Amino acid sequence: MDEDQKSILRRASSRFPIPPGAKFSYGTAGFRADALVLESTVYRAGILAALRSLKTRSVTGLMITASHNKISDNGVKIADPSGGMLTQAWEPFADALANAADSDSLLQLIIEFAKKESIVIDGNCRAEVLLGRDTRPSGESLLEAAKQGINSIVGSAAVDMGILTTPQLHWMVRARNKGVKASERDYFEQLSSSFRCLMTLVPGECKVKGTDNKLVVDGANGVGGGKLECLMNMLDGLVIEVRNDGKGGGILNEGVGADYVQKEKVVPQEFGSNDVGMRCASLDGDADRLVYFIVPSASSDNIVLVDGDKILSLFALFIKEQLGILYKGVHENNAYQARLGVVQTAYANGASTDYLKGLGLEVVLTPTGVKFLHEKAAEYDIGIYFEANGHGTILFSDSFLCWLEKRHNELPEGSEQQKAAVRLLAVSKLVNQAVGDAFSGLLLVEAILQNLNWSINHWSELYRDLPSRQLKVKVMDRTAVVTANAETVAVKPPGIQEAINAETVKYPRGRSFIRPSGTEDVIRVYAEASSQEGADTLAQSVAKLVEQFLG
Ligand SMILES: CC(=O)N[C@H]1[C@@H](OP(=O)(O)O)O[C@H](CO)[C@@H](O)[C@@H]1O
Ligand SMILES: [Mg+2]
Repeated sequence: MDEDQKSILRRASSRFPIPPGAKFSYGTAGFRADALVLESTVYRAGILAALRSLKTRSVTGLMITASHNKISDNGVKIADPSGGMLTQAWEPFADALANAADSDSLLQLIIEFAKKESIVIDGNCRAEVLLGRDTRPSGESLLEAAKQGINSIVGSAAVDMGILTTPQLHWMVRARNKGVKASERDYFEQLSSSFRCLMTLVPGECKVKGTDNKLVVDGANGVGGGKLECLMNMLDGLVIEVRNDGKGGGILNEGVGADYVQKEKVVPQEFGSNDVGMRCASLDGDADRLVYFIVPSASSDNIVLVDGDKILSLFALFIKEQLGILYKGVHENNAYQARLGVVQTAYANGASTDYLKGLGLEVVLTPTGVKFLHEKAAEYDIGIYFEANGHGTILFSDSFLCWLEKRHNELPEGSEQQKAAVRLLAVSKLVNQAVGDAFSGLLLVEAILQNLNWSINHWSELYRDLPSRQLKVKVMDRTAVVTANAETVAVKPPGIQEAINAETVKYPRGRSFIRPSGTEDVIRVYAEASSQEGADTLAQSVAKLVEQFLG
């Protein structure tokens, strides 16, 4: 690194001092904190994104958002060249950068890391970082800090893509590196045209009448609502009414949004008795999560939740059915044996796992956090992953898609088999291959319901959720809990798992586990049982055990 570069870094970084006493960690979903303390972190994340771009000789991304967290918070995460999350191998460096005490130690860290990773910072090799932010008021100044971080690495270009959903930014990074068109318009085009393709294949007897094609969407007063309004103008066969689009004075994520709806299981603001029986959906603050719900009666605030597990089940069922049609009559030796896999976490409702296994599907669990689910799903030809909270997607392997294209061209025009191939190809284009995307998920749900001629009630009754309860326990040191087997077993502190087991066996269909949160300073407790009362008491008993063991 030459002296000019060093002095640029020293000068720029001294304008973004780290707040006294602050400690940042690149957690389950990047850095998150009160927006007021984040400038130095975002500046440094800009440096990180530029270095990652130099290292990979590809475009990377930087997104400023705190998703479902409150409006005064913000956050920053890096998109790798694949469009996925930053490689886990760089997370320790991200932590070290964010916590470097001053300009000199920051510079030292960068020099050492660049040496270790053989990154040449000489201005000859160009880095490019796409920037996006959600609608939070703090986003504008934080974006400026990110730009300065990127510009502190000589030869780097920061490209401001404007206000975006998180999945849009990830999609753009992936598209840029694949050398295909990558604007917001291209994103909307790809989603709407693949949706249209799926809708043209809806069997004649399933074509919807009247208002059955209407969906009401809660936009969480975030970026998703307005973007969905742009997208819906490009769709046929589906009428979307967006509420909580952020233009009506409501506050981001307050009493609205996918996280609120999934955790509290009550109607979001602006929804009520007029919506009884309607198909409703909620996005989260940056539109990478999606849940559906029904308002069952005018007299209560309760909802029937159709969560990420049910979205996953609908997708798995549809894809399995299409594969069945595609392979009909084909001798096993002549067909590409597509490996279909389903990935969940321990938070998946036990009834969903039973249902999926009952369909004959391979189901695996990973630890919480989409980076783990995504990685596992990528091992399959078709890997479907979802967290119960509504974040997930479907990944297709290149080799399977290549075979599918070829097979599609060989099949008789207009045959059922060819239609199945067209549907699967359309799904692979509709569904965001970079990260979970509420818009992809929503359009795929809608297309599948219409293809199967199912109401939301029918879908919701695929299986009955086991009653469950989640609690949070504040402890002195949450790192004292260490888990194994995809977080289903606590191996530390010693004896706690045996005590949890002794409680759990008291309840029919009882299941419970604990884990330290990766985004909050708490231990999370999950319990399910055959009755709500059972799930509640089990969760409370386990929470007490956590207090006893960890105080
Ligand atoms: C139980 C739960 O919903 N956990 C969430 C939450 O992680 P925690 O590590 O549990 O705080 O935030 C993550 C990031 O959004 C999300 O991936 C995850 O599913
Ligand atoms: Mg989100």
